[in-house]
Amino acid sequence: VDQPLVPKQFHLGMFEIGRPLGKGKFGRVYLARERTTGFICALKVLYKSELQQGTGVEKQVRREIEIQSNLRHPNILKLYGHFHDSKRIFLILEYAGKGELYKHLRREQRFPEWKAAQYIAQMAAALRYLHRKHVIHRDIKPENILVGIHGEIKISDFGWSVHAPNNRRNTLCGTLDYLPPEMIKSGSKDNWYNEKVDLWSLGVLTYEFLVGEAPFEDTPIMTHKRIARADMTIPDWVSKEAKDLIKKLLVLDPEKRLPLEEVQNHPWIIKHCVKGERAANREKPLK
Ligand SMILES: Cc1nn(C)cc1-c1nc2c(-c3cnn(Cc4cccc(C(=O)N5CCN(C)CC5)c4)c3)c(Cl)cnc2[nH]1
Repeated sequence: VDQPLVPKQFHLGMFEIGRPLGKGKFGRVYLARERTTGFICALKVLYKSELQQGTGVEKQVRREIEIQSNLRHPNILKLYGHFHDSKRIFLILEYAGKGELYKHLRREQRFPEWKAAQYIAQMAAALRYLHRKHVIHRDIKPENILVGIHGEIKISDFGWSVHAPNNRRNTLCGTLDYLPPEMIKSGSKDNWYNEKVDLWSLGVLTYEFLVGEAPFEDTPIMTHKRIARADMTIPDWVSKEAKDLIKKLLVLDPEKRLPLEEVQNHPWIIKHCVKGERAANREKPLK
């Protein structure tokens, strides 16, 4: 059974709290073990005082709980349950054995093509699952991806998903790098409710995995301009297949972006799927 934490009512006394795993804008995460079952999880602690500063974060947390607890996919971080006390909200999250992807990316500078392709294939599978359930993530970036013990990636942080951020201020306080043109242009916001926004971010992610920096990285003003024109250059040393995929995702017109099914069948992805990886390592001959 992959839902070992079954009881509906959780409370802090059920957990032994371990080392801090990390902290974000709105909370800290600790390694935790459920006392009776020994089940290891990550406990995210949010202080109600910090959330109640009217920045709409409380709604985001409610949305994160409502959405993520109904999702079950190997490339999406599970939210097993939540509870609160007088001062704090606790999210019981799946423990990702290899931590935050962006730290791996910074340490390795950039990923080899086979690893980037495997990650993008997993992202495409997770996004297809989300879009089939009418969930749009809207905040795909390395900081929101964790790595499981077997090296598989897990999308986390659903604070921005489904309904577009209802006030641009929140959106713009994060990095602009991943925002699609339709979300940085003023004017009609109905495109914000279109799942194609995640396709653009998938293109930005592919570029950053391979190059080590985002395609439109610049001063905020210039980033804004460059996104609006899809103005980026892909270094020559990036393979032509990878270039082709990036160019088919970073398309201004949301309707013209490569659909996820075609991302999964793209030659660059096929070439580096599990069979390809062995070939790439030239060790074990294909059976
Ligand atoms: C570290 C580590 N090393 N090893 C070997 C394993 C880990 C590990 N960490 C986690 C974590 C974890 C920890 N911190 N973080 C970062 C963090 C912590 C708290 C809040 C945030 C946050 O506010 N976010 C919102 C903004 N977006 C960009 C970002 C999200 C963000 C996640 C989780 Cl949730 C699950 N499993 C883990 N495993």
